[in-house]
Amino acid sequence: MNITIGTTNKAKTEAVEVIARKYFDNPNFTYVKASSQVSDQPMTQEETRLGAINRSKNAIKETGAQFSFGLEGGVTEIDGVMYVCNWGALTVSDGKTYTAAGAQIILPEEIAQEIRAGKELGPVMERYTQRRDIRQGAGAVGVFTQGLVSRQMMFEHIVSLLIGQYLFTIAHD
Ligand SMILES: O=P(O)(O)OP(=O)(O)OP(=O)(O)OC[C@H]1O[C@@H](n2cnc3c(O)ncnc32)[C@H](O)[C@@H]1O
Ligand SMILES: [Mg+2]
Repeated sequence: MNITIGTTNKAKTEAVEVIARKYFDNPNFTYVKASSQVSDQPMTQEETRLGAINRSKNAIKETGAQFSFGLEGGVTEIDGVMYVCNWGALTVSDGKTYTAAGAQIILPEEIAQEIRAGKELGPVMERYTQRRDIRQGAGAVGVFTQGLVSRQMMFEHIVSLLIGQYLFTIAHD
């Protein structure tokens, strides 16, 4: 079973591996830095979702795997409050693409202001926490939930939603 993941970010690759191992026999994982074809800092749900879809489609084109996962993070605003938002896509070699979204939490206003000014959350988080590579580990979600929910855990939930929808479809075909 060949499974490709459209990134090398650890929080995402570990999430796919942990969940896919539960439901697929002998999975063999490959990673490609697939293009999301959206901005580095997606600013809406629509853009973030599209980034996930593009990553999974571009990665499957490159590798010819049976299953391809694209995971994308972004931000969204509701009533002037900025939330991190996360989307995932699973493209299957038959051409079907499944999508699902994950948890959303509020970003502190001082961080939201920097994002609105055009900065990317990754470097902003590194400055805020004085730690490097947060995005591959706890992520903003881990930092602002006091470690209760890591970025990997959040992506694991999305991957479960994607694989679950695929399993539902093949069970009812
Ligand atoms: O290598 P890739 O796969 O691109 O991994 P990435 O960490 O850059 O991740 P994304 O491009 O998917 O998304 C960046 C977005 O992820 C969200 N995010 C959440 N926690 C983050 C963190 O600690 N650092 C950076 N981005 C984070 C945030 O909404 C950013 O806009
Ligand atoms: Mg990125």
